[in-house]
Amino acid sequence: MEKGSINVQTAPDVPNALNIGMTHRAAVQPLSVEQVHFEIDMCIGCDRCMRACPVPLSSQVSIAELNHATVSSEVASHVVRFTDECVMCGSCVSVCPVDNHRDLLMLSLKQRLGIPWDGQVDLAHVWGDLPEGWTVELLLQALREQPLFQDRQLVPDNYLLHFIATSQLRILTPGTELMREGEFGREIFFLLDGLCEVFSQGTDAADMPMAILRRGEYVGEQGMLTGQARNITARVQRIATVLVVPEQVMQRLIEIVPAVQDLFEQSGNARAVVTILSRLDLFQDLPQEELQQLAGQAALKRFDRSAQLFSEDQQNQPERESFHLLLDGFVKVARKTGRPQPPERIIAYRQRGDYFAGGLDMLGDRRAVTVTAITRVIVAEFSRAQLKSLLLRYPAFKERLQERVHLYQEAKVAANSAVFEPFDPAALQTSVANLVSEAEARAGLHALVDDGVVEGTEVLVIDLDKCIHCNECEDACERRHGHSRMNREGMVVGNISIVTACRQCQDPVCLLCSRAGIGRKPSGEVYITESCIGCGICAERCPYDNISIVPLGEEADEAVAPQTWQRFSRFFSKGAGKERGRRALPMAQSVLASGPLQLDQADALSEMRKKIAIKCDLCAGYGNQACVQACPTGAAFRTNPGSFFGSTEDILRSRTR
Ligand SMILES: Nc1ncnc2c1ncn2[C@@H]1O[C@@H]2COP(=O)(O)O[C@H]2[C@H]1O
Repeated sequence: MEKGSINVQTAPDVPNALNIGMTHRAAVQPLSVEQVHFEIDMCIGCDRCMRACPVPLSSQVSIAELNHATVSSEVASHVVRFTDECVMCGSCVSVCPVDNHRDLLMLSLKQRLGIPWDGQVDLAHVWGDLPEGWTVELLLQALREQPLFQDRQLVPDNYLLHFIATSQLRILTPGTELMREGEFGREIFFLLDGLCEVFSQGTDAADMPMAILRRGEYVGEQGMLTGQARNITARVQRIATVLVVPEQVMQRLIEIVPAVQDLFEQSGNARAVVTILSRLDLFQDLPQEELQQLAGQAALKRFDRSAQLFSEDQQNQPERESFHLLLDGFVKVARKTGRPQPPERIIAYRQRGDYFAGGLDMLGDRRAVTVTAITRVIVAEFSRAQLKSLLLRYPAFKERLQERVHLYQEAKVAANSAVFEPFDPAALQTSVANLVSEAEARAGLHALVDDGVVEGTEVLVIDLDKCIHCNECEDACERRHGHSRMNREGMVVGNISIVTACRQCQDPVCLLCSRAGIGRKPSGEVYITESCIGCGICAERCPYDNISIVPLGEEADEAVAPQTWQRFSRFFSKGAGKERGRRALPMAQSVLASGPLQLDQADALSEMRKKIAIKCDLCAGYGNQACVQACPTGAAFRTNPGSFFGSTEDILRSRTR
């Protein structure tokens, strides 16, 4: 390894360096210079932090080198790289015998070294792969035609060179599909030359042309920003040169230059609204120009899980007559009971296409409600004037809106029935058996929603009437993958047990990995990639505890996972019996190679990897699912929660009958 060093003369003013790769620790505060020196003085050099560190390169850096770099102006180049690769997972903190905050010491080093993209760019492989007629200068020029990159002060050439070096340039022939509606993907495609047509499947399944894209435009930002399936199909119309940018590269640019995100959202939001509106029954038949105008004026708001969109406590807020349309996600509509138990009464669940007049439940009784995001949610807000103008000019639109309100008012009867009402102890005396089952049903059904089961695209369930508790499902999983990725005991609703295993969420928050260690196939399976280092950030993000971290090498059971990559592959494919691994490592290649956006480290990483995340990926790469295949009574099966339990509204309504 090259051991040259760079000289860090002064502490540069790099506020952004604090944010890079840090969305999981947004509130972190750096140490003061005195605290840094104090902690370095305290360090006894035992090396436990480096041994606990999941970053493969940590095995090449000694604690003495790291301490020296942290308090001096000399930083060896391999320490620079290690500092860049540190993901701030905090694994080093709990093992420190003197309670040092090694993660914060790393943060101070990151801050001093500045933004990694300021450094030299290795363009060797770019030159090697350049299509005929293209030079790096031409590439830069073509990228500058993108509105996102027009400001050289914000996005200097060097950042764009890093951007190019970590992306892929492709020449695509007419007819090639860049993306297909309904498939999952998080790359972004920058059109440098040629033409692309985008269309959506209309309500009658016919192609609905949406736009023709030309050089200077891009597609794919919505998949990246929302995690949802692609909302249109994009196909090359005239031979096209496209820069395919992996999500992590785009995220890094956004972290370094936050203004890029604003531009990205502004231009992306309007077309997202058009696309979503043109699919909603309510807006059918409205001309495209009308939708475009509406979208241009809409204010878009994003809410994280558990955030409140409206609350009954906000008197007349938001403005009662503004129209709030749920563009994406899933919310819970509730009203406070004023009692300690239960504190709220759930009125309904609402999803994409549903709407509110300000903070009122327009679809129920038009009174104020508390609305909480169950998944990440996007809301478009339109003014009363905008809506009124549509109602006046489009009688069919008005009629549909009225029909919808009517429909929901009917549903209100169900909403007031036992499933939603607070538990009534007086009634218990009249019919114990019935009420207990009502209470159970209520608890179970709300749990289905609150526990995010309805968010899954594939849920493993066990029919308890058929299950003989032989544990074959878990054993088969362990035989195939070396470690069981499921726990058959999970939430029980009626006679169904919802197994603790990844549900391949519609909006998987685990996917925000700066190393591309977790990915999603176009068909929706979320899988651990060969770039995973087992830092545990995805496991922390998973709201359902469905990702585990297993140590490899010395820490792991020698028989299971000895030290090298070759043994690591065995770890994943070891087995016995019919599920024995037949194929190579069941981790697909990510677009990026291993490491944080470095293209040349795959082999080195394989040798040095210390830990790995494991999760159910529906047995990607196998012809069947081990758990389902192994069940002797057919009790275990995979299902789409929407089709199995019905939509959330259906579930809740049907149980009231
Ligand atoms: N109305 C539209 N006009 C042009 N492009 C669109 C429109 N709607 C969506 N897109 C783009 O098509 C992409 C499909 O994949 P994404 O949903 O990731 O992101 C989407 C946008 O980039």
